Amino acid sequence: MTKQSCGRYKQILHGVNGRLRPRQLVAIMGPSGAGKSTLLDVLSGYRITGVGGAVFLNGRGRIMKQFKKMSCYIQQDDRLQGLLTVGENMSIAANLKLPTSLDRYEKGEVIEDILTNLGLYEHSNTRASQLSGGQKKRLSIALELINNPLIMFLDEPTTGLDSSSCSQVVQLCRSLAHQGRTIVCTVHQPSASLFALFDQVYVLAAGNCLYQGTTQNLVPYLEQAGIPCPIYHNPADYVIEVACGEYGEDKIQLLTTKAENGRALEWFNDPESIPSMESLRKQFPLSVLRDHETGPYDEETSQSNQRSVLIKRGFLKAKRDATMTHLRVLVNILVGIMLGSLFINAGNEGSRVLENYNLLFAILMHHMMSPMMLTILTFPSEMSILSKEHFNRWYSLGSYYISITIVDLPVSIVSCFLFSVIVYTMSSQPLELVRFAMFFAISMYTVFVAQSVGLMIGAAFNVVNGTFLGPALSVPMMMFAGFGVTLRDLPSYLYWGSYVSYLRYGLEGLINAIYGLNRPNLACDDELYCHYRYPSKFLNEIAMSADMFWWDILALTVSLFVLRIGAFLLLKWKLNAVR
Ligand SMILES: Nc1ncnc2c1ncn2[C@@H]1O[C@H](COP(=O)(O)OP(=O)(O)OP(=O)(O)O)[C@@H](O)[C@H]1O
Repeated sequence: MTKQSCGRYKQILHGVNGRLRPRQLVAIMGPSGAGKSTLLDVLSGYRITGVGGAVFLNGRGRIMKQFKKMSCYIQQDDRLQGLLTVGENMSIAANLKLPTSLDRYEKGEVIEDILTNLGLYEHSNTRASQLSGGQKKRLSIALELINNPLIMFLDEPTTGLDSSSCSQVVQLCRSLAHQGRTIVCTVHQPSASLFALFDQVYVLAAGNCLYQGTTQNLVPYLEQAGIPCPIYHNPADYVIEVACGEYGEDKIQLLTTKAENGRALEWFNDPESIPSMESLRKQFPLSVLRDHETGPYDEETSQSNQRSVLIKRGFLKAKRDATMTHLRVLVNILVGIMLGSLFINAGNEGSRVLENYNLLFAILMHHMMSPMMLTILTFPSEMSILSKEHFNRWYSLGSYYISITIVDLPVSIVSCFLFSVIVYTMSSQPLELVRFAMFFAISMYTVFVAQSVGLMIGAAFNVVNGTFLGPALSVPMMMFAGFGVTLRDLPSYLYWGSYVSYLRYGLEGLINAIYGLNRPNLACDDELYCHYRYPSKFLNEIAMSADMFWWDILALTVSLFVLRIGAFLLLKWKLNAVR
């Protein structure tokens, strides 16, 4: 297994071997940086780039599609929907992972059973964000247990938990394993009592296997190797000390050779009974594989079921989301009132046309910045849940993408509509339905396009880089909008920028809505001469024509489609690139 680091390749695992037995709870142990997580990533199929070697399942080379159907991977950080209760999280998972032929009572029975077994039933109505660390971990396990996987991989399930929660989680894994599963966990430095709960241990040091066998056999193994574990010393602590090189580098070499880098099976209980690859193939003939043949989808349920469940989940989250929904609507109302007060009655005054022009640009800035930044700031945390759920085959990326697009529509439309009504009326823009409709359509398009830009940035970058890149990339968009420098005055070698900038189409569209459609001359109450009382004069001055509205709509539609498709492809790439 190699990983690219600064353009070079680094070997992390050095040809390790091993056997994972059924009905066993297996601990992968080793010092920090030994390669535990990497090994787990490889075994679970999460890591696909730079991986050499082979993983065998019942004596045959692993077929990833079938393997994923019978396994799951629970990462170290609990990637849960914090706004949903335990019961809701479970019910969404059941609707995505159990056959649609089961009715809700049958699914409810499965959920009840798992929650009771995992001691979470009493917390069914608690939101996932309010659970303790141990309860969150148990919920992560409960969610994956719904489709009863035969093999479970858990990355450091005990990290960050107190000793009683640690022992609860490991006890739980042990009983799940003894019910007929293979459960593989990475653990740092378990206490002696926790260590004893594991059936099998796999010790790694700098990418080599130092020991593989039962927990009880570790002490005799070390003794036989001439590095006896002192009495009253926790064997788990001792073997990590050895693996760290505290007793000399030669001891690591010695143990690697003794364990044959994981090939030696003599430290298992009853090693003679471990079937060879050949007898496993006989025990599990190819016809058994046929029974595990996957259905028409990569996931458990159809795309339409995935979409409807995800849309339901999205609306439930949106209803409770203080930032994405409540704050967003509130900010739109407040900013609308602020801009309306600042530019009060600027829309029908011939002497205030330039002021009104500034207002239209400020409206455009608002529609660009707030949805884009909100998406950049919130999407990366959504991305980690997406990556877990997508890897564990809850749903396809397509279903997810369609659902987030649909779920966002009502909030975006309501916020934009409230903002538009407030600003439009307070600033006394012409009270004509057609003009308002044009104004609202352009505003809505700008919001959607800005959101898609945010989605692209949020999908590709973390919050820090995204927060920098979002506004930084918006500056050229503003420059090319034709506001500070008119389109006529743009240097010819930079003119292409005005075609790329969606803000140019937004600004032109808003100007067309307010000053197009042969708008009659404006009133000029106070002044004897007001230059811009004739809309055509103003349009000529800012180098915009009054008949571009539909072209602007077309350009914004194209931008929206291109960016949405781009964001989807970027997400798809990102989901694989992190692996
Ligand atoms: N993307 C990467 N590029 C280069 N090196 C990497 C990369 N990911 C991991 N490594 C290196 O691989 C080695 C093993 O990493 P891994 O995360 O598997 O260790 P670990 O045993 O799980 O450690 P810990 O217990 O601290 O999580 C480390 O030396 C780490 O620096």
